[in-house]
Amino acid sequence: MDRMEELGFRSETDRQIFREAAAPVELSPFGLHSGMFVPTLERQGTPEQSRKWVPLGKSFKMIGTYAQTELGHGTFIRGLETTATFDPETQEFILDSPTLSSIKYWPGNVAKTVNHCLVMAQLYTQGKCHGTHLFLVQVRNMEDHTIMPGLEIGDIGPKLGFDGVDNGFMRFNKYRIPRMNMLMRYAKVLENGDYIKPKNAKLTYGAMVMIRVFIVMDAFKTLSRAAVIAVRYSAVRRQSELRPGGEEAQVMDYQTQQYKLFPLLATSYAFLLAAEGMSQIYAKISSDIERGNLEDMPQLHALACGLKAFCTWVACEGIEVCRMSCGGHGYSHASGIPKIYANIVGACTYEGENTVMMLQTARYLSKCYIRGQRGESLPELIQYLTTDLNVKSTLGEDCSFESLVAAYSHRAARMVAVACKLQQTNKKKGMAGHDAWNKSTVPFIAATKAHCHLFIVRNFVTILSQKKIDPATHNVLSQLCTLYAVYGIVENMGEFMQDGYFNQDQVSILNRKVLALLEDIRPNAVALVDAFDYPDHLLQSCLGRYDGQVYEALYEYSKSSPLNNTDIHSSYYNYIRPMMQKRSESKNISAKL
Ligand SMILES: CCCCCCCC/C=C\CCCCC/C=C/C(=O)SCCNC(=O)CCNC(=O)[C@H](O)C(C)(C)COP(=O)(O)OP(=O)(O)OC[C@H]1O[C@@H](n2cnc3c(N)ncnc32)[C@H](O)[C@@H]1OP(=O)(O)O
Ligand SMILES: Cc1cc2nc3c(=O)[nH]c(=O)nc-3n(C[C@H](O)[C@H](O)[C@H](O)COP(=O)(O)OP(=O)(O)OC[C@H]3O[C@@H](n4cnc5c(N)ncnc54)[C@H](O)[C@@H]3O)c2cc1C
Repeated sequence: MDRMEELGFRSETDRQIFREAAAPVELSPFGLHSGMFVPTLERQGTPEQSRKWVPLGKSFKMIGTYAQTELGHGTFIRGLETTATFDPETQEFILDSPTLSSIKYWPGNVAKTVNHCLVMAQLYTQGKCHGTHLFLVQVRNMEDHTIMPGLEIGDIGPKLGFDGVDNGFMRFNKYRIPRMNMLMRYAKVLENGDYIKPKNAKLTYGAMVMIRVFIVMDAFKTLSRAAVIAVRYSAVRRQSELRPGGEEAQVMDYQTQQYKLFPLLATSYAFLLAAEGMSQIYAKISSDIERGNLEDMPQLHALACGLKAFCTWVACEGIEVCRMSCGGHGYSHASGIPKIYANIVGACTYEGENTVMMLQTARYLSKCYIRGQRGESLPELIQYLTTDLNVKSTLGEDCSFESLVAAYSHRAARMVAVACKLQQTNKKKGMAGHDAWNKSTVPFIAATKAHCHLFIVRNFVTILSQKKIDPATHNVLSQLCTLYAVYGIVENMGEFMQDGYFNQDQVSILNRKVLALLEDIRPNAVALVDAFDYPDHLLQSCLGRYDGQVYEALYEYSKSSPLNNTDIHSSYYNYIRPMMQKRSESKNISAKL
């Protein structure tokens, strides 16, 4: 913190970039404090509460996290069992974990790091439950960091990754906190126990929406880092003869290697622009919400859910492709890619399990489809739902941006219509609403992915058509944008072709175009990854280092393996030699028999 003051970092974004540079792969043990705990105090606390607590948080005099998930519930927030019961006699809330399944489980940094938590609990006052609300809870003694009486806290044990975060469990036993520790910006409990309800119960979910927006940027960061490593390594690695008798080829000259990596390079650029677009939309709508205008809250929720799920799924699949494209060395921690994967793949689960998030967006699309069918106006991002589905593609050899965006709009509109019609058919068959919904959720997931894909393609095209970019750069970025869109069509051709939107000639054009673009991008591939400007210490990769000295780095890395600290490992004396001696003794015996 002091270092950031010295460096004059004022904005939270700059501070976050500095933190990530300091702890480039594992999330910092203070990531949740800065990224979730403090911003939630700012956004969900009253002005008085913010004035009191935010400075303590920003100066790390109070270190916190966000404790919502329980052993028995993570997705279904309304099913959370931790209770906060108001005691008007003492002006306190009594926090309790009434069941085993109600134990808080997973909250990051709760095990050993933090001294406070924002706890999501079912609020009870005057004998009535008012649903989940957030409470600021001190969990450790501020003098000696011991656990506060009435709490049981511990670490949940080893995980796939996320090793920089001590995810923990926390059990409350009639633990008392002051009434004013309930975050009361939107809902309140008065001294007499009266409950003042919020304009919208989902305002309490605001912290999650904010983090989902951040996670879209994380999807870009992690995929682009893996792409940098894999593309640079593919330029250095020579393997096999492309020309019989010739020198071994750079693996980046194999068309298959290009088809693996260049679409992921294009996706990295697309996700960066999508994350920036998402952040701008979040900034605008969240400030409207803070001013009391909740009109666009459903649109923000739907977009944040959809993009968080879509981008993390695609990024994780892409990081694995990057790892495998590096052969054996990609499997080593020396490549840096396994750690990137292990630390981002949790994002498909945390902050809203991806399928559940996609279904939230699907639910929004279903409602918008019905409004569109009634001729009601729709938000700009959703207006494609009223596309005339009888129109066929005008795509030509040039694969123009206009024809590509039209294709993605048509595909998403058609798939949303298919899912909605199935839902309506289910209802007409007499199914209850929840069954009609559940029995159409698989097509809705596919449609929502198409909806998110359209957002990303359209956003990329819009930025290229609006931003002033020098012609040479614009040309290369246009190649990337076209590759991202054409590759997406080729890889999902069935969804674009199902209603004959493309004719056979257009399909051939697209298949030729994707291969031609690989050749167009090849000369600029290394420059395009260098443009992300990730320093070597952040990539932590022998394969992706800027100077390309891969084998030297691998050799030094291997020599530094702890197993090389001794020539003969203790396991020889403890196990191997006794085993061999036993074998030779038994052999002597059998020879004598
Ligand atoms: C510059 C600073 C940078 C700092 C960056 C820091 C780095 C941070 C990035 C990464 C680090 C992250 C580390 C990991 C930390 C992980 C933390 C966690 O995992 S915290 C726990 C997260 N848990 C969840 O997300 C739970 C998911 N479940 C839910 O959200 C809800 O249960 C639900 C699935 C949405 C269902 O809710 P509910 O049953 O109550 O509602 P429904 O009946 O489905 O819908 C009712 C209506 O409410 C609307 N709705 C629901 N949620 C919201 C919302 N959030 N906002 C607005 N509206 C919402 C829903 O759409 C329905 O509306 P209608 O259809 O009725 O109109
Ligand atoms: C690395 C990591 C860090 C975390 N950090 C925190 C933290 O700091 N604070 C915190 O509070 N929590 C944290 N969590 C917990 C996280 O928020 C939950 O795990 C997440 O919300 C998923 O909930 P769940 O575990 O209950 O999964 P479940 O919802 O039980 O998922 C199991 C399966 O059920 C399916 N499913 C569930 N509901 C539906 C539905 N309605 N329709 C269709 N399918 C459904 C899911 O798609 C999934 O396939 C963290 C988790 C991880 C992995």
